[in-house]
Amino acid sequence: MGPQTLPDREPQAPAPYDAILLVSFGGPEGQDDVLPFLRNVTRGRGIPDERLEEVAHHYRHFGGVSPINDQNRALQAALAAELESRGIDLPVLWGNRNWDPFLTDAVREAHAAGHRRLLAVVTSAYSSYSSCRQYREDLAEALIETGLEGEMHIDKVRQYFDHPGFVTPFVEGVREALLRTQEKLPEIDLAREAHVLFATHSIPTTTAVSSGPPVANLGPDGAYAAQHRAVAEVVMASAGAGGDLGTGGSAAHLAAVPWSLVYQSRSGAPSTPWLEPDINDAITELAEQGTKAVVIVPLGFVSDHMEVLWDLDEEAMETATEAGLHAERVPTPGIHPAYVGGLIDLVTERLAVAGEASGPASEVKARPALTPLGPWYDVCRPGCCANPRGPKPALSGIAP
Ligand SMILES: CC1=C(CCC(=O)O)c2cc3nc(cc4[nH]c(cc5[nH]c(cc1n2)c(C)c5CCC(=O)O)c(CCC(=O)O)c4C)C(CCC(=O)O)=C3C
Ligand SMILES: [Fe+2]
Repeated sequence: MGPQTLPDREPQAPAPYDAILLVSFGGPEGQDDVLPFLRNVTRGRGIPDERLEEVAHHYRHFGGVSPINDQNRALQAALAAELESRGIDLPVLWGNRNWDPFLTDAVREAHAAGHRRLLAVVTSAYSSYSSCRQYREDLAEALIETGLEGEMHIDKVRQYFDHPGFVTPFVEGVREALLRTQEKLPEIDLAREAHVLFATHSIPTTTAVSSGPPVANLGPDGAYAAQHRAVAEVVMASAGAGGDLGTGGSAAHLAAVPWSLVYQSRSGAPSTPWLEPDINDAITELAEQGTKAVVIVPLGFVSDHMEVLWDLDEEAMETATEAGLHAERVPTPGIHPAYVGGLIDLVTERLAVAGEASGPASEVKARPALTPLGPWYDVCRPGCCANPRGPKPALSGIAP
């Protein structure tokens, strides 16, 4: 157990890229899109439309529109603005796995515009099949489908769960939510009666075990759970290390608030084990044990998409209210300047800019990481985050 058991992870030497490709999940933009979108998400698994309609009602509730596309448009614009402010002349293109604009179209358009070397930035911070390898497969498939395999090269920035740009918004959010809780409930002792719930997407336990490199040995639920636990520890320690926060006192006591890693948005057959505990069960149990307030941290997500708006803001909030708990939900990174700047730092780690003042093009830049697990691999190790349905071509990794 521990980072010393991870295999070698040499950083990639900086290389020239001619465009950034923002890669995301995609979501429907109207009621008519909802079922076709869900068929794309579940393609190859023969899930009947009646089953899909059950998930569809979350989208239907919001007019059939997922917030994720507007969030990606905002992120695309923010990334472009950040590049421009640093004097880096690179366009930011955008393509999705499951909905328009599709990756295949983005890759075709990039080629038509003369781009040949793309650097992908994925809206997923952790290691698991859905959040890492599946995107690498999507990128490979886009090149195969467009017939551009030999002509276009695509790399991807490393998983950034412990990059300061991703972690900082959560640190601020947890600190503010705990202070707000204390303000609203002055009679409670945060260290005994409050609890921070770090929530992430549940995944099948077999997929969790195979997350990260096969030999990493990071605990029973693989790299996926280990990365979340490591980030949660950093967030709690940093939230309490803020000193004077304009409240007239130190925040050190915040680090003493108990926390747990919990899961949400489970799907699939009930007979297949997925990571637990579910956030709703955890809330009910905490209430029974005398907890008075919870702070819900969407640690697994980069923006306030459907998983956050429905599963946390509707369902988990209702569970908390029914259990008599005060609950605060922390914001996702979204377009927080630290997050946007951090993503561009991840780009410049990999980017050799012609005539750059800071040194030779081959110079490897600082690769910040806040947990002992990182910095994660620029190029995924063989067998990393294996596809549970068997191997497929994937970019940005060492085969298989
Ligand atoms: C780890 C993880 C992330 C976090 C990392 C990341 O952000 O990538 C994530 C994000 C997302 N998941 C999303 C939506 C869905 N995920 C589904 C299904 C699944 N997710 C899984 C895992 C994850 N998912 C898994 C193991 C499944 C079942 C099997 C499968 O299908 O692979 C289904 C199918 C229906 C259902 O089974 O519930 C839907 C509709 C949206 C879009 C939200 C919006 O529209 O705003 C986003 C950002
Ligand atoms: Fe999902």
